[in-house]
Amino acid sequence: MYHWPAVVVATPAHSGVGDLLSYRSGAALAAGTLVRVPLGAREVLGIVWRCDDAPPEGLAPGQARDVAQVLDALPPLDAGWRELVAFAARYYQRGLGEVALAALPPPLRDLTPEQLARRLKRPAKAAAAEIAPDHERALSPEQAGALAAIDGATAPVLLFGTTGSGKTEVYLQACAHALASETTAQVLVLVPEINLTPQLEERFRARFATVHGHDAVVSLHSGMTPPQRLAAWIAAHTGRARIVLGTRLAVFASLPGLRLIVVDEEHDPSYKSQDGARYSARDLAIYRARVAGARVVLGSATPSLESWHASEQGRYRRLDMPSRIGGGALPRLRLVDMNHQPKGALIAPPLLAAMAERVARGEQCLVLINRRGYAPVLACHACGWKSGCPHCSAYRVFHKLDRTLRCHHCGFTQRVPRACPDCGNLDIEPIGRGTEQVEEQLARLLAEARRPDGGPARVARMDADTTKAKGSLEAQLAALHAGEVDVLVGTQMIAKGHDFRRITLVAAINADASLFASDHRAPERLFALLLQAAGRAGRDAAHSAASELWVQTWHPEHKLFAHLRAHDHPGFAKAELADRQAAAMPPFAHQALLRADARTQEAAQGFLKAASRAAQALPQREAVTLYPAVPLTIQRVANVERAQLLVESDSRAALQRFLTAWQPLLLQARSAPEARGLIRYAVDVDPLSV
Ligand SMILES: Nc1ncnc2c1ncn2[C@@H]1O[C@H](COP(=O)(O)OP(=O)(O)OP(=O)(O)O)[C@@H](O)[C@H]1O
Ligand SMILES: [Zn+2]
Repeated sequence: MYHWPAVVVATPAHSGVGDLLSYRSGAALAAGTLVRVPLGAREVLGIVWRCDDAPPEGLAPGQARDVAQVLDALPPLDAGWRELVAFAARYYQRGLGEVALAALPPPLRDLTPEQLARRLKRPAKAAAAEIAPDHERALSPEQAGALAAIDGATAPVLLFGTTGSGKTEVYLQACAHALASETTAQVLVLVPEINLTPQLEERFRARFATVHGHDAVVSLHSGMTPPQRLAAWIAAHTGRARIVLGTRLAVFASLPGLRLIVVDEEHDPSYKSQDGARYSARDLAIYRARVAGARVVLGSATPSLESWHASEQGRYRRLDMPSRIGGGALPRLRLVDMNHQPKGALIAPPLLAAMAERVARGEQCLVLINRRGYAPVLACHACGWKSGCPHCSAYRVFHKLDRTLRCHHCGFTQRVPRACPDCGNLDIEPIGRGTEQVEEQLARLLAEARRPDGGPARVARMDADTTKAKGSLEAQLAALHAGEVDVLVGTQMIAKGHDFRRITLVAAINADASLFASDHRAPERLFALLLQAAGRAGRDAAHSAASELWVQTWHPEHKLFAHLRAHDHPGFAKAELADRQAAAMPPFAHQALLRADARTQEAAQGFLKAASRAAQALPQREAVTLYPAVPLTIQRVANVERAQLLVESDSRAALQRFLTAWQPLLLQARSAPEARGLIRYAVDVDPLSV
């Protein structure tokens, strides 16, 4: 007698092929079993979703194809995992096969059962180096209160702990409790960008790998090699790994013993995927914890407005840790009104003096600027030429160190021209500032400053350009921790999560652009960035009294600064949520974007218009607002024209029903005459920027 497993395979999105394909098998296969099945002329990896006793209706005898191989060396993927990927596919409007197979480590796709069995037998690699064990610390009263509340929580927890309040120690001890609850218990710890916090990974290893075995803590992120990812995934799937520490993709790790999920820096935008299934790992973590009956803790000093709102409504349980470990003060805000500074000053004189003072005391400064490169544009004042990218509607950035013009959108790079390409004028000049220029100028402006040992101030830079090489970021962070740098200039990566001990001054030198951006999330982002950046200063209580956050602005009266001065995230959140409510913006409304990429802007918008027209006939149309198609702010990237259409509803469920009903019509709109030239389209549910 035959069995008829329905198997999920990776079919391309919108291919029209169903998600579940029926095969024939001599043996009954448990749901979640990994198999290799024929698909067209190929043989592909699939996941058994269910197994029927009778062939599917309408299948002619002789049409059935057999399951080629069963990867039975691996236990099946459990029901919780399957429910998670099914939900993610549904909610983010993607194919089940696409989401489910993308959630598995890539090398699994090509392994035969024999290769896999061998892989599983291979003993885990011995630990590279002996790690000194890290012992639990005696908790502060606030930490102890938070930990007890987490242990007893039935709802998701929002751990609202100021910068330097010791959230990490709470996570560590909550993990220890979860692991102690059952011998098979597992914990998932999500972090925004694993490379940015090598310290955190070390702490988890030192605390747990020294107790539970060196493969009890594994990482999972996109920077790992495929074999490393496979090994970590298998360790998690088979229960050998007790703690998985990873970036957003790790939310899909197979964790049969999952008891606790921690989402550190939950406000970070990198939890939202920007391609494929555009999922939010933070939101999926909440869903996953519910399905698994696990606890979930979202932690941040600057919670997202979504999470804050949920905690106000009582859907999340908020725990406050307002004090810094050691009782240190938070940095004092110093606003520099640029209207009263010398014209063209990059760094206002009082700020410069304050920095020189820190250098003289052997303290460190961080200088934050949101652009890398030397200058965002190179221009000719004679004819008006600007360093536009021929392939994008954006300027190429001037990088002085290697004398290039580089497009940060498509990567197109050329040598800097000697003269204006249009008029031959030799006098072409940079406009605006980037990290390279700030580093160069600060070195010059601080030339007179002396360290306590009499040496000159050491200025360094940290951004995507200086941290490209493997290990360079770790090396630069180590140099800063070791006190080999006095002033560090960098992009927002220097503001994230680091536990620096000797920083007493943080400066944001051109934050204004975000004050008046059209994106409704811009103020939230800026406020979080500035508070997080400030949080890098004064972490050592001994130096905290003199720690300062300097912000150069042309708009010192802006209301955001009043909340910043008071380190008042609750006040800021309250005001911002009131604005959002008045404007019917998320989290008071729910949004999705239909995005289109095409050879021409007409085609991109043509597709969106056809899709919009088709939607009018849907009964679910009533509950949503469809906005007109518009080009993206950066309309063309790498010669692809981009446009989008916003869909909004005050009910999440109604928006979901509409999107599901709309999907098949999108497939048809593709072939509308005005969509000729369309390259691809995608739905982005809960987009981060519109
Ligand atoms: N109970 C404790 N006793 C002594 N030191 C502690 C304790 N808890 C935490 N610390 C130390 O306090 C410092 C700040 O803690 P941590 O880095 O966890 O802060 P955080 O809340 O994560 O801040 P941020 O949001 O800025 O990342 C660290 O150096 C940590 O080792
Ligand atoms: Zn370009």
